[in-house]
Amino acid sequence: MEELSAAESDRTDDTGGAGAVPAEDAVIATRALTKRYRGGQLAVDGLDLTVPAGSVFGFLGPNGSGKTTTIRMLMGLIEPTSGTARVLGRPMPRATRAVLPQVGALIEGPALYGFLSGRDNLMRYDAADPTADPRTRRSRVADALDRVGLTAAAKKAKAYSLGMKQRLGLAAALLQPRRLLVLDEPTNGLDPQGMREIRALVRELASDGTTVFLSSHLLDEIEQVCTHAAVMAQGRLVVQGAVADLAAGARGRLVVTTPDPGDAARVLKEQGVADLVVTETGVTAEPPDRELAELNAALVTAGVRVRGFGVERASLEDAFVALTGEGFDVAG
Ligand SMILES: Nc1ncnc2c1ncn2[C@@H]1O[C@H](COP(=O)(O)OP(=O)(O)OP(=O)(O)O)[C@@H](O)[C@H]1O
Repeated sequence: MEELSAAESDRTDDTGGAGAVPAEDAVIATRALTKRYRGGQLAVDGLDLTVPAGSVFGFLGPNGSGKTTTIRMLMGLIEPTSGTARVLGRPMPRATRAVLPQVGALIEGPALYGFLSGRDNLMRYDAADPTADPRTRRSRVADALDRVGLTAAAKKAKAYSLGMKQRLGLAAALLQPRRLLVLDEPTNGLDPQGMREIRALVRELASDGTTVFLSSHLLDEIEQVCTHAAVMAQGRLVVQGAVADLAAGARGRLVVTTPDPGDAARVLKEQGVADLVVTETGVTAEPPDRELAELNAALVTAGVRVRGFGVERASLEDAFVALTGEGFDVAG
């Protein structure tokens, strides 16, 4: 059958640098995965992705960078042009029927019957799943609705907002215990409160041991909820690894808060500090390699009123800029 061969199970990820995990511990592992659409568009180009078990893995990239195409290949919905994809240790799309019952997926918005209520949509969805126990259906549906906070479950689905549809889709993914959840832009269409709720839910699911793979074009969302991340640009992998390691690879910024930003910038320049940016509230700069207390003293001695002084931790965005030399442009 499609079990890992000895050669394959020995293989380790050597592409990710930080956070590399052996292939046998990976819930998702792709090698040189490539998709060229019929029109000639190279949507995914030689992707080596390794998603460790138990991680909340953020799949990040601007619109059009190939995230949805990758997810569709992982779920066996489309065939790769070349390369391989393994999900829960099994090759896709060959093992789709064995793998999918263990995976909860929310991809491109759920397909809904508009004339049915949210609850009845879930009842029907569950009834179409041959592995679902009909005796527990009603209570599992109620639990799933409760978990995603969908209070208007009796309303017809055609009256749902996009955010409510997203929640219903998530509830469908949660009808059964899953080893892996694959969520394509799960906070799409949600207001800030809804986004917070989904993030809390993702954390809760992860703490139960479920691996969560979620795509997003929002850097700060990934930073807030994910343990690991991969960054895509134009169909290619830019970097992957533990979020803490990715951000640590980039240097933070020296931030001086002061009502005298012009004077502060002048003094910092005299002190040899580089990459000065004057803002409304002060000055930011590349953190110098020397003692920070000396720098602070130089500012104070020069009469600059220092209200705040310190180095801010690098964000994932800083790491992305450092890696690609460009800003993270959502419009792609
Ligand atoms: N069915 C298709 N036929 C031809 N080209 C496609 C098809 N689907 C996607 N593409 C193209 O492949 C590239 C990657 O698209 P994809 O949807 O995978 O990116 P994405 O990162 O998921 O972006 P988005 O967040 O906008 O969905 C894009 O240039 C897109 O236009």
